[in-house]
Order: sequence, then structure tokens, then C-alpha cells
Amino acid sequence: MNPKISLRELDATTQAAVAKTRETVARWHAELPANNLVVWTAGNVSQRVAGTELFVIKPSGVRYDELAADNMVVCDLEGNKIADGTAETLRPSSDTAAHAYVYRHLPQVGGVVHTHSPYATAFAAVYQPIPCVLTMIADEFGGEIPVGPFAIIGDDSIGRGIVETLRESRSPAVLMGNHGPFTVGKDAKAAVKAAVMVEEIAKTVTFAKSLGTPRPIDPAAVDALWQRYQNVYGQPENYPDPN
Ligand SMILES: O=C(CO)[C@@H](O)[C@H](O)COP(=O)(O)O
Repeated sequence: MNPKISLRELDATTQAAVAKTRETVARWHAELPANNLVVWTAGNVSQRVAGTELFVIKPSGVRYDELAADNMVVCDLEGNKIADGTAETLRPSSDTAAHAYVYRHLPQVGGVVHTHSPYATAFAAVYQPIPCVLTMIADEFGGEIPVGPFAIIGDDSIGRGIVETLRESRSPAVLMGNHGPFTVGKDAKAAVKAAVMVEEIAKTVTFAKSLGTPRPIDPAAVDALWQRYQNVYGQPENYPDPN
């Protein structure tokens, strides 16, 4: 707990930004069960509060149908809950330290997601990177999806493993060994999309392996696919985003 920071004593602009981020993070948690990425409470989403040293994350162990903006927990970038208006006893996600480490060390990251989605987690269990054998992998991940080191929850070791692995890759997803996928993005929506996509392609590659040997895409083609998808696909930046 960081009692030194009290939400109601922050300026009105920051309070408004926190309120908007709480709504956003609550909304994107609903996509985890909706996309079959979690069972029970086994996954979490966070988003940096733009322009501040704060981020918002779900409360630990709370069912997705009980999550709402007003029970989203506000933390400083060390992962300490601030006096955010929720009950003092309401604890942030057990992965808060990992999310906080990512925000401290990857300033371009605005959203983090962790799940135990079955197909991606199976690759984490056998320490197998997901090879770049599909155009959708090249589009979204820019190459193979890497495996990160095993680390026990409770300190900065998971976060350090995520950051050190992602720094060596274009991928917004890392399969933490013996644990499961963590994904990052410019915001919670982008990180949730990466979590949905990594599970989908892990499933397809698993099926492909049962049919034969998946064939990696030529690296030059991967680069071309990734550049197009990142810079041309979809609508221009100013397209009105309802979320
Ligand atoms: O991997 C773990 C626990 O080992 C966590 O990811 C939980 O599965 C989700 O925890 P909360 O966000 O509900 O604390």
C-alpha cells in the first residue's frame, strides 16, 4: 500500500484519467472469458494511466462477472496500491509486480495481459516457441513467439523475464516457462488482442503439428507481412474507436 498517494487529493485531470482507465480495464477483462482465455479468475488485465506514474489492474481472485470500474485497483509503478477509494483490504492481482515491472522498463507499453489459455500455455509447459509458420503470426507477432524463463510469482522475477525476452523480439507475447502467456500493447485493448491471437495461433499450430511438419515462412516475407499489418491494415489512426 502506498498511503502517500490518495486519489482524491490528485488533480481533477488525473482523477478523470484514472476513472476512464478503470472503466477501460473493467471492460477488457470481460473479453478474457468471452474468448475462452481463462477459467475461474485465472487471468488479468492492466492499463497505464496515461501521463501519470499509475496503472490500473483487477483485484485478485475476483470473478469476472463481479468486476466493475469501481473495484479496479490503482497502483503506483512499484506495484503498490494507492488510496484509491476501494476498501483497504481489497488486494490487487497477484501478478501486479510483473505488470509494474513491465511498465517501469518498457515505457512504450500501455497495457499488459496475463492468461493461462490452454494452447499457448501448453507451449510454455514444454518450453517450445511458437514458430512463424502462418501469415497471421507474421502479421501480429513479427516472427516466432518466444519462451521466457521460469520464475516464481512474488517478486520482480516474472517481470524481469518478460522484459528481457520481449526486448529480443518484435512479439507482443511471451510464453513464460511452466506458467503461461503474458502479452503487451499500447493499451489494454491491444494487449487483450495479442492474448486472443496467441491462443488462436497456438491452437492452429498444434493442429498443424498433428498433420505434419509446419513450414516456417521466409524471414523476408515475415518482415513484409509484419510491416504491412502494423502500418497498413485496418483503419487510419483517426478512425473513431468506440472502445
Ligand atoms: O498465475 C497466477 C497464480 O499463480 C495468476 O495469474 C492467477 O491465476 C490470477 O491471479 P489474480 O489476477 O486473480 O490475482
